[in-house]
Amino acid sequence: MSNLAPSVQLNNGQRMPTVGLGTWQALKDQAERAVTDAIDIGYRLIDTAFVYGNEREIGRAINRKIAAGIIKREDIFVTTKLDSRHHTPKLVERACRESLLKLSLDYVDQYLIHFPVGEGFVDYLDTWKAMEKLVDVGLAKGIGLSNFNAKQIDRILENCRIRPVVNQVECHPGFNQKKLIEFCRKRNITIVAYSPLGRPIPAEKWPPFLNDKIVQDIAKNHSKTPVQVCLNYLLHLGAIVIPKSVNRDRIAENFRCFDFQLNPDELKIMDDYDTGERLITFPGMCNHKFYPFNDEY
Ligand SMILES: NC(=O)C1=CN([C@@H]2O[C@H](COP(=O)(O)OP(=O)(O)OC[C@H]3O[C@@H](n4cnc5c(N)ncnc54)[C@H](OP(=O)(O)O)[C@@H]3O)[C@@H](O)[C@H]2O)C=CC1
Ligand SMILES: O=C1CO[C@H](CO)[C@@H](O)[C@@H]1O
Repeated sequence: MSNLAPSVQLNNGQRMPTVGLGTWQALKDQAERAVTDAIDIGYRLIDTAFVYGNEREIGRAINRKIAAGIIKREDIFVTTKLDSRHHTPKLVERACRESLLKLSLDYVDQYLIHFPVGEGFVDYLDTWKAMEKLVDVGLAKGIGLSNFNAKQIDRILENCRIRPVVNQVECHPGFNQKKLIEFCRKRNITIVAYSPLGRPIPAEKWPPFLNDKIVQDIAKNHSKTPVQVCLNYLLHLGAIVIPKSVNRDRIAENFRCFDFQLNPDELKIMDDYDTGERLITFPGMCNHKFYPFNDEY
């Protein structure tokens, strides 16, 4: 069996691994170690963002692996994101170049608008037009969205020259996003599931879909762990998963989530954990006209 996770084809022809490493709150030295470990374990997708403050260390880890001949640049898929302070069209390329400089990369595989709300009431359609130019000049292989709702996605699609490849959103068994996944599937946009473990912080306060005996039993049936069951469920829904960890054992555990299949009864049990309630609401943005989370999806 290959040591790598399966990949999916995006609407621009790029292939994107279905399991990646999240890095929010991975502190600088932790992030470098975690990315190094992750590449050794078989991860070929790394998710970061301008605002995570760890692009430099992540770039260092990736470039060391390239220099050592362990991977080639084209073997690894790097996503980073435009932060809300840089939505003004003339700032978009500058922000992307700054991320690339920190990452020490010539291009990113995917550049996302992190959140539809930008400082200064910029319309995300104008931001999108500047994002398209990044593809034209080769700074990003693909461009996409994060935290956009269905209406906002359609508004982009009705006005774009280059289609978004993904929408990266909160997605875990407690908030499974089935409606948004289906909406995006019909438009050939892939969902990337962030906080796929429901952010089990602190570890003793695990959500029921990781903690309940019934999930532990499902895990035992497959000689897997509840975390692997949770991630496998999201893969089954058609999402790409980007669990974050800075612990080598957990990084390895999270990766081995793709090599088994839940049966229909087990899938039904996981479906029933959906509460329809978000964990992550970006409350500071909620009065803005482009705030995405007033709609159901
Ligand atoms: N686009 C956006 O707006 C957002 C994007 N993201 C992206 O998605 C990624 C993942 O989401 P995130 O919010 O970090 O939440 P996750 O659901 O990935 O949970 C991360 C937490 O779970 C712990 N953890 C990881 N693996 C295990 C395991 N096997 N067993 C027990 N605990 C575990 C981690 O601790 P430890 O490190 O100690 O293992 C960390 O505290 C982010 O890191 C970021 O890259 C996240 C939120 C918003
Ligand atoms: O991507 C991110 C991780 O989640 C945070 C919210 O809890 C966001 O602020 C940040 O943009």
